[in-house]
Amino acid sequence: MGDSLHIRSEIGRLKKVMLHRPGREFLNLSPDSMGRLLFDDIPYLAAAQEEHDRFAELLRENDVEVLYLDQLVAESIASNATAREELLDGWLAQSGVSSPSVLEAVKDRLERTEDPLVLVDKLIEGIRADELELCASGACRSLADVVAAGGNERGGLLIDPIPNLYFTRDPFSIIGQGVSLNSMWSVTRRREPLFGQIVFKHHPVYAGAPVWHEPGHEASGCIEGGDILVLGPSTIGIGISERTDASGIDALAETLLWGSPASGVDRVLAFSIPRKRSCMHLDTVFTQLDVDAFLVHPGILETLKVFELTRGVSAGSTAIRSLEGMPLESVLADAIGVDSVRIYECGGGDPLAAAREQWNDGANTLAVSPGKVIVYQRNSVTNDLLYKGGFDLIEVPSSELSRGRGGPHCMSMAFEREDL
Ligand SMILES: NC(=O)NCCC[C@H](N)C(=O)O
Repeated sequence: MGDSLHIRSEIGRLKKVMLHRPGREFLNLSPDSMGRLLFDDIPYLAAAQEEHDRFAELLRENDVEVLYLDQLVAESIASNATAREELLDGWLAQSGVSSPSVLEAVKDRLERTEDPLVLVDKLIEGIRADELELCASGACRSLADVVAAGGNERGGLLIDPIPNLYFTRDPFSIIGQGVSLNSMWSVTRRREPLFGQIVFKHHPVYAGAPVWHEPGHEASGCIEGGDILVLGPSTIGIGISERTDASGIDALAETLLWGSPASGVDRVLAFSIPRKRSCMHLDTVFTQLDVDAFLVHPGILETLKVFELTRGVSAGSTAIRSLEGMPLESVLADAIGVDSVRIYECGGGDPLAAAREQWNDGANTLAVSPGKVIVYQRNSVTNDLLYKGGFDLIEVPSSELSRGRGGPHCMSMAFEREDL
């Protein structure tokens, strides 16, 4: 237990990855709810599943073992009543329903679902107001109960779905042999780390890994996994972004630099990127392709600022140095210990293509080994540039998956990579 995680780079041969196949949660998206659920459109479920299955198949064809989040959670609660109770209570506490009698009635219904996988998928799917007929069964004792049970305030939903869970990169991050259970920026995504908490606390194989960060500290800062890049065994990069703030980075850096057991991390590089939806996370604008090559959205370069965090002189303190004025190439070459790096720009120098393709995650690639990367098929300008650069590309169809605003890197949580 606890020795099954191993991530010391972004590009070492990928051995094991965790995904979530989009499910019925997409059917609970509507024009009324999609804004608060961080979608710009409603994907067509059958096509999204087909594309996602192709993504998983391509990973397997490249000798990557594919795990599914709902199955890991189901395995964690299957023979563990405490884990099942923790999952249900945690989910209900963040359900957005304030009426205790409605919550009690929902819990009662869910407790009757015996099959662990069916239960987990139901929690992800959300609950429509017309599904349970709570008032007819006597659960409504006040006007507040009637309104809550009717879903009037949520466009017909009693409890929101969790449609962003297919972006497994964000709610938890494997760094070294441990995991950061992240403090999410948005109300809707704050429900996701719970699934990781259950797995890393109770799963027969994955419980017991060191935990670098626990959720629930949003008051002292947010941190999302899309902002975390493992640049090397002792260096990680974290975006200061729309989703991750400086306090969140301070909190994680303190444990990584000073915590016990040791994480192996000596240096955290914080990259300040524009705080807007199109840029969202560091991995939306910046991913590693090879030992000495990165793909970057040119829209971040003008305002990019980099800070270096290392151990300070006194125990528990952090030394902070601004790397302002140092070219990005030099920052990265130094971070990964090579003489120089190649930087490829999303959109291949065409500003319109860069904006369009970055919006559809053209810069969000997933390396299965150095120089061999999974990309969205639709970003042809960027992909052509990478082909010309000699990279081996694995193209995933992406008409529907891209509507959630995340690409191959966002849709995968690497559990195990070979060291370089
Ligand atoms: N790492 C990533 O960039 N993940 C994509 C997250 C997309 C999701 N709709 C969100 O807004 O959080």
